[in-house]
Order: sequence, then C-alpha cells, then structure tokens
Amino acid sequence: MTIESAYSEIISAIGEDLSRPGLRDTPLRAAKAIQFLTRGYQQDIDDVINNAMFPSDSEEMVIVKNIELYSMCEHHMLPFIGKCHVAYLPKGKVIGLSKIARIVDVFARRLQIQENLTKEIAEVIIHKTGAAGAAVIIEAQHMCMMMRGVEKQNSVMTTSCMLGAFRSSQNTRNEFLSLIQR
Ligand SMILES: Nc1nc2c(ncn2[C@@H]2O[C@H](COP(=O)(O)OP(=O)(O)OP(=O)(O)O)[C@@H](O)[C@H]2O)c(=O)[nH]1
Ligand SMILES: [Zn+2]
Repeated sequence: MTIESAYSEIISAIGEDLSRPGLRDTPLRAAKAIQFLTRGYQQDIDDVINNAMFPSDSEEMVIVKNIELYSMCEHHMLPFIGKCHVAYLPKGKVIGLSKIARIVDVFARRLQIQENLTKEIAEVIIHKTGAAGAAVIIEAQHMCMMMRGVEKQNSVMTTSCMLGAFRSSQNTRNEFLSLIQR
C-alpha cells in the first residue's frame, strides 16, 4: 500500500467524502508532507556532514543555541515543537556550524520521543567530531498533550543529554547552562 492510498482510507474512514474538490488531492499532498516530516530515515549522517570538519587548536566550548526543532511523537504521530541547544568541546577539529543544525534535523525528522532524540543528537556529535564532550538540551511542547488527551497548553518538556566532560565536570556543565540561559 502506498502512503497516498493509506491516507485515502483514513479520510474515508473518518467519514469524509474523498471526491469533494477540497479533498481530491489531499491524499497525495498528505503523503508528500509525511514523507518530508520523516525524511530523516532516508538521510545518512556522513552525507549530511559532507566532510565539513576543520582542524582547530581551540578547545573552548562551542554552543549553538535556539535551533528550532520540529519532530513527531512516535506514540500519536503528532508534532512536538521547540528548541534545541547543542554544545561540544572540540579536540583537534571543529564541525561546520550549519552541520549541527542539520544533524538535529536528521533525528528530529523521524518518529521520536524527546528523550531518545536528545540522546541521539549528542551521541552523533561526540562520535563524529571526536569531541571531549557533547551536551544537548531540548525544550519542547507536544501537540498530543495540547490538542488532545490531557489538553495542557503551557507545559514544556525539557530533556538533556550530557556526555564526556559535560557529564564528569560540574564546571563544564555549569558553563554550558549559564551560557544558554543568557
Ligand atoms: N516520555 C515521553 N512521553 C511522550 C512523548 N511524547 C508523547 N509522550 C507520551 O506518551 C504517552 C502515551 O500514553 P498512552 O496511555 O499509551 O496513550 P494515550 O492514551 O493517548 O495517553 P494520553 O496522552 O495521556 O491521552 C502519553 O503519556 C504521552 O504524553 C515523549 O517524547 N516522551
Ligand atoms: Zn504523543
């Protein structure tokens, strides 16, 4: 079954008239949309990074904060939306700035829970850059909690993953936390 025909069935099953003009092209449109929202499954991390690693003597913390994040919860297939803060401690090389946001998207554009998304981003950053540490914090709101279910509009879920020096050194962790709060 194609995604398009699956959407046709869903639209019929909810009692709608698939032949009315407004819905005629909807299964195809919706199929394209869900493929975009889950395109992370088709992406390869090394292709995304595209060798954008540059030698550097700097061992100072690099932080990219407020990366906007759109993902889909794996329980309800509804969006969760928020921001992601990423940091790492370079060791001999730095990664192209945009690639950090691209890595976030590779994992966000899948069916996810926020905890796993946070961990997957941190693990790839540390493995691909050989950094002395990596840290990721995600703050997000889940449509499955807002539009339906418990219907809470203001709760924000915060998750973090601290690896390497961010886990072992409280000073490093505090530096990261104070810099993202500024
Ligand atoms: N830990 C975690 N839970 C999530 C995430 N996204 C959605 N959930 C939760 O997944 C749970 C699924 O619970 P179920 O009881 O199986 O599903 P449900 O009956 O639709 O639950 P309600 O949302 O409470 O109505 C809910 O508590 C959701 O809030 C996430 O990223 N992380
Ligand atoms: Zn959900």
